[in-house]
Amino acid sequence: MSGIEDLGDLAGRRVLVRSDLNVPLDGDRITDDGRIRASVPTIEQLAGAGARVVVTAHLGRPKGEPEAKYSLRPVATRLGELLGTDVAFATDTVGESAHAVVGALHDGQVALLENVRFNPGETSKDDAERGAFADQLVELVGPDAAFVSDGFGVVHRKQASVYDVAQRLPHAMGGLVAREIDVLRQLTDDPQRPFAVVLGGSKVSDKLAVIDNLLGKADRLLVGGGMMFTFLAAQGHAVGTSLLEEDQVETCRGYLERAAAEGVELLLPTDTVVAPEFKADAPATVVSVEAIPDDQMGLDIGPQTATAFASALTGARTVFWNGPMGVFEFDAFSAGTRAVAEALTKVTAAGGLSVVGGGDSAAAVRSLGFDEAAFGHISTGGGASLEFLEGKDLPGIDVLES
Ligand SMILES: Nc1ncnc2c1ncn2[C@@H]1O[C@H](COP(=O)(O)OP(=O)(O)OP(=O)(O)O)[C@@H](O)[C@H]1O
Ligand SMILES: O=C(O)[C@H](O)COP(=O)(O)O
Repeated sequence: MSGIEDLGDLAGRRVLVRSDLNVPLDGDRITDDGRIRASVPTIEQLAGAGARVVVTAHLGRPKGEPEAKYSLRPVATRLGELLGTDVAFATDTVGESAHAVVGALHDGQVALLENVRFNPGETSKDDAERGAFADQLVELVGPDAAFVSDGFGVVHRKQASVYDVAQRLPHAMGGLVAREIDVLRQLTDDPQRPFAVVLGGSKVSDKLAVIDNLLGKADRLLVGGGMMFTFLAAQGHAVGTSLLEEDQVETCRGYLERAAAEGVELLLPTDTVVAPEFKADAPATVVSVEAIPDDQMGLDIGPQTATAFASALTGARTVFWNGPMGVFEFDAFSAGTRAVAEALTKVTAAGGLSVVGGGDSAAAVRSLGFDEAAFGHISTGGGASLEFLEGKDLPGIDVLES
């Protein structure tokens, strides 16, 4: 697969780069800039080669139209600080502002386009609609431009700026994607066993589906975070007002049966920290999963579960973790995530391989004060690294091969 060096002389040429700049925000304050920092080397490499660099990225999940809270403007400012140069920000993606900003770029300069998901064509399931939007992106940079795919966190998405543009422009894989794949291959090519996977987070419906494949690969599967409640419901527990995917309860019941039949240990929480509302200062109470009050929601795994998860991980030689165990952004609900992070550092210290994947998971280990070096690898991709682990074809990678 070709890398940036295979694109030839880039001086004076426009290069469209798809990065994953989907960072956590508190208002317009970036609470963890890990994904921006991870994207800098490729952008610097291109600018250093004299390219006119046009970065495109998404933030959150807007519904195909502009929404102020999902603007990439704060990201443009931070990117400029990290690059040590001004980053021109276009207030739209393929409109007047984008054309003006891109048209004014000089060699070695960098621009960031507004959230690509403000355009319905980006995420459309309809090939023609997505293709039409990709055509607009190509028109923006011109037919002589090149495309560099460097957003590892989105390579599992068949979206216009990830997939369709690569079909329309000479393309290359960025260094971030190449490095991620190199490291994650250690998990798929004969991992040392026991191999444990820890899942949590809030993208429940996305990530429940990966369990089907992971049951055939991991020796131990630990489930916490928002997705635990659909499993608890499958075990017959009431889950109060916790995150619940009602239409997935049967599927989870099937996973529980399959795990038992195939000898895969599927560990679920036995206690949880509940609160009456989703707030930092909501009163937190530890309850057994058999006694979740109807009017309360589970926002973390409980202390008994944290201890059980930590000891299940201690003996593992390979661990992959995606998705916080609770709402780690609020102190009262961060203990479960801290316990799992701590357990991964012990796996590393004992010579095993520990990998943390996902925007918020990576942000969690940093904000809880862990040293990044205590983990084998911190991946920028959550859903993407999980799908890679499953052995699934990733559209954003496959398209670069064709
Ligand atoms: N019990 C819970 N209820 C509600 N939200 C939860 C719960 N547990 C964890 N979360 C939230 O999950 C969010 C992260 O989930 P997510 O699935 O997006 O993980 P991620 O590491 O960012 O992966 P990806 O990169 O795929 O998005 C955090 O903001 C956290 O507060
Ligand atoms: O946070 C992520 O995992 C990536 O930025 C992809 O975001 P998405 O799940 O909204 O496609």
